[in-house]
Amino acid sequence: MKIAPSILSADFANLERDIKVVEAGGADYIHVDVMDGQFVPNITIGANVVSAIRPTTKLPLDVHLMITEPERYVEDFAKAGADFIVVHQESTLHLHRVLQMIKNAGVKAGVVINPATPVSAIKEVLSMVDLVLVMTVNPGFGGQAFIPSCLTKIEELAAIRKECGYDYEIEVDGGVVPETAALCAQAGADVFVAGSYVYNAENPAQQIELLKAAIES
Ligand SMILES: O=C(CO)[C@@H](O)[C@H](O)COP(=O)(O)O
Ligand SMILES: [Co+2]
Repeated sequence: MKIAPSILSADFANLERDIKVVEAGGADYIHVDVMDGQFVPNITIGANVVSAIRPTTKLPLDVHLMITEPERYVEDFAKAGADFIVVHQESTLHLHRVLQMIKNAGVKAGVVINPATPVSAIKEVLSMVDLVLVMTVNPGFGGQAFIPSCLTKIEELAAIRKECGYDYEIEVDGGVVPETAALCAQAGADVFVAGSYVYNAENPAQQIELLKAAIES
């Protein structure tokens, strides 16, 4: 089980401090939410910021691209030091090509589906990805409520992985708190993104501990 704090809820004026705090607190990945104001109704950060935070941590950077036609920026994020580049099925007409571009750049490739997108929409690429991200809220903002109907998609992905011998990680993102993390773990999730639960608290390290305890239980 891995915890990936989302720096979307960190203090953007103190990103280095907020990354180091979760690294010391037992985080496994740093989740970076990239939004373009087109694919989602919010704008966050670009490859320059990924480049700037790269030297601040040894943890893998899990870069979640919420941008239209991500193929235009794969190279930039790879050069910036992303360890995972995760693209939305809904954001491109050429999903297979984008995933291939990510792999050719030497970066782990992930695919993500929105709450309204079924697992069948990514069936053809499951054999080539290192990570599948199941959005458990609609993308665009932190602090939204978990959508329980997404749980069956986690179960489905875990069953396909077992049946076909694939080795992707199953990640969940949105509304992750101890109660919902436990449900996702039960369904078969391996990586838990948490933004507001970790950062909108006095002690982010303690929040990570609480999430881990809930998942293990
Ligand atoms: O990708 C996204 C939002 O689109 C996320 O990674 C959020 O940052 C999760 O925030 P919380 O729901 O955990 O507050
Ligand atoms: Co995200």
